[in-house]
Amino acid sequence: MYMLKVENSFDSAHFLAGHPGKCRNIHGHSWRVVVEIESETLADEGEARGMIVDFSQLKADLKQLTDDYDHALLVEDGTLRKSTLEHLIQDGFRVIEVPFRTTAENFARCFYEALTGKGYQMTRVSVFETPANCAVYEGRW
Ligand SMILES: Nc1nc2c(c(=O)[nH]1)N=C([C@H](O)[C@H](O)COP(=O)(O)OP(=O)(O)OP(=O)(O)O)CN2
Ligand SMILES: [Zn+2]
Repeated sequence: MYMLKVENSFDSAHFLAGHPGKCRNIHGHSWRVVVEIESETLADEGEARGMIVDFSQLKADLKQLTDDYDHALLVEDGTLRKSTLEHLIQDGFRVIEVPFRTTAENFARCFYEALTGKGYQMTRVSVFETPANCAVYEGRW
């Protein structure tokens, strides 16, 4: 089995509604996203000969996804009042609502599924909230 591993990061703010500790407050992370893909075979002709896929292609596809979340306030649907959201947006803040609690686990799955949708055969996605905190999603179930 061949495998490739690339990474990118995004810097954003979030909060965990219902968290009993400090994480219920708005705070920021440099989320580091490490993506691993796999293949039994390599391209046998063309520009990608001898590769699963060109690193630059995989990095560009990952960057497109991480850029979507970069320098934003990431909000789980339903955890801020509509009027609060509207005021933030009216005041020029970039707010992105997502249909999941904004944990590292859920972001790992989100990136895994988005890259699967782009045609990659995924092994795993690891999302680091801090250098010491990492969640991993593998789609083996
Ligand atoms: N399983 C998970 N637990 C927590 C997540 C998560 O995504 N998955 N996220 C958080 C918060 O986002 C929090 O910002 C990070 O947690 P924490 O380790 O408490 O933060 P610090 O790195 O600042 O840790 P200190 O030891 O307090 O410095 C919480 N849990
Ligand atoms: Zn956090």
